Amino acid sequence: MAALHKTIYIGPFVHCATLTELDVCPNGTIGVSEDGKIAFILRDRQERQVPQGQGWEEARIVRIQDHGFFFPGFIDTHIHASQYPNAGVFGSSTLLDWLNTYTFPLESSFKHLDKAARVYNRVVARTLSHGTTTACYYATIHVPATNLLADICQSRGQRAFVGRVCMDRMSPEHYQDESTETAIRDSQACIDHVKQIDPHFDLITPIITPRFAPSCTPESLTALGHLHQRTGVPIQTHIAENKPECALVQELFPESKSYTDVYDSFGLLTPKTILAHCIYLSEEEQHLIRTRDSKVSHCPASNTALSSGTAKVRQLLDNGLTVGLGTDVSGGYTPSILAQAREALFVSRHVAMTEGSQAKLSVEEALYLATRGGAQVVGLADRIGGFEVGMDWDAQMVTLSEVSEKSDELDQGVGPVEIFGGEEWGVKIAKWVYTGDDRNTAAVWVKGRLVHSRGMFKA
Ligand SMILES: Nc1nc2[nH]cnc2c(=O)[nH]1
Ligand SMILES: [Zn+2]
Repeated sequence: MAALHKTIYIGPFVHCATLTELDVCPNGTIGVSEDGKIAFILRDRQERQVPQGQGWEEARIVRIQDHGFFFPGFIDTHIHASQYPNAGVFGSSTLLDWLNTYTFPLESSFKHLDKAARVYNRVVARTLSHGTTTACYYATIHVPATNLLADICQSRGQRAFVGRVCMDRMSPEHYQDESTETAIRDSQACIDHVKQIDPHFDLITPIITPRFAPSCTPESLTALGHLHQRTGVPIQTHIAENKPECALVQELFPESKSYTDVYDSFGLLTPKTILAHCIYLSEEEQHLIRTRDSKVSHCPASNTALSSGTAKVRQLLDNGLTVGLGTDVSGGYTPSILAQAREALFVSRHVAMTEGSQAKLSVEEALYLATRGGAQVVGLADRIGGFEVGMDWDAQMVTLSEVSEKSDELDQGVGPVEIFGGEEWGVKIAKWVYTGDDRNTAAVWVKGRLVHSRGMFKA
C-alpha cells in the first residue's frame, strides 16, 4: 500500500549529502505522488512553484510544527525481533553464555504462534515509533512465526528483511534445525511465503540467515550458499563479535584461514551479505570483505552491553567498507537507531582514546550511517536513505519544541530536546542526536504511507 493521495510536505528538511556533510534546507517543499515516490523538491518557499495541471492543487499538505524538520527514515541493519522481550536483560553475561542463558530459551518459545504474534506486533510498532522505516530482522527457526513476522511488517507498513534463523548445532536439541534438509526446506518455505505476499519484494524481502558459523554445520553452510546462488536472496549473519567466539570458529573450521574465509569458502560472502559486528577482523579480512563487496552492520550498544569489544568504524570506512547501524536487540538494549547513532559516537571516542582522535565520528557521520549507509548495506541506496526525486518517501517528522517562557514547567509529552531559540541548524541536529528520543518523532512514513504518528501531529 502506498500514499493513496498526492501529498506536499512543507517545512525544513535535512538529509545527508555525503558522509561528512548534511544538506539542510530550511524552507523546503517536497511533493510525493500516489505511488509514494518523491515527485519534486523545491528548496525556496518564496519561489515555490508547485507543478501545474497535474493534480497537485488538490494535494494534501503536511506542515512542520515548531522547530521540526523532515529527516529520512532510519535503517536498522540488524535486529532480532524475537529477542525484543529481553531488551535490557543481559546482566553481566558475554556472548556465548548470554546465548544459552537468555536467548535460546526465549527464542524457542516462538513455537507458540500466540507468543510470536504478541512480540512481533509490538516490536514492529515500537521500531516504527523510533523512526525505523526499514529493519533487517532475525526471527527464530520456526516457519509459522517467521511468516507471521513478514505478515505483520507488511500490514503495519514497515519495509523489512525477514530471516528464518538457520542453526543445526550448538544449541539445545529442541531449538535447532533437525538436519540440513529441513533447514533448507524451512528456509525455502519462508522465502516462498514472502513471494506470495509481496511477489516483487516491494516492501518485504526474505533473507537467508545462518545464525553464525558456530551454529551451522559445514553441510548446512554449503546448502545455504547454494540456496543464495539459486534464489539471489540476500544473506545476514554475525562475524567476529567476541574473542571466545573467534577462537571457537578457528577450532570448528581449522582448515579456514580466518572467520571471514569460513563464510567466503561456503559462498556466503557476496555483495548481498550483511555482516554484523566486525570487531575482530584483520586487515586481510577487511580487504576480503571489500573485494566481495559484502556489507557491515555496526552494533555499538550491543558491543558495549555484552562487553564484546569496540568496532573500529573509522578503520572500516577507511578500508572502503560499507557500514550501517544495527540495534542488535537484545544484545543491544534499545530498538532506537537514534540511540545507536549516539552510541556509535561514544564508542568511536573510546576508540580514539587508544588509537588517536581521527577515530572519532562526527554527528554527520553517525547520521549518515543511520540512513544512507544503512540503505547501501541493504542494497536500496537508490530508493531510500535520502531525499531525491524518484526515491521513496521513507521519512520521519522530527519535532523539537522551544522551551516556554514559564521554563520551570515541563510540558507533558513534549520531547526532551531543549531548544531556547536562535540555535543554528548544526546545533539543533546535535541536540537531537545527543538528547532526543522517540517523543521527538512525531510522524513516520514508508513509501508515502503514514505508519506512525504521535502527539500534536495526531490531532
Ligand atoms: N549479538 C548476537 N550475536 C549472536 N551470535 C550468534 N547469535 C547471536 C545473537 O542472537 N546476538
Ligand atoms: Zn545479532
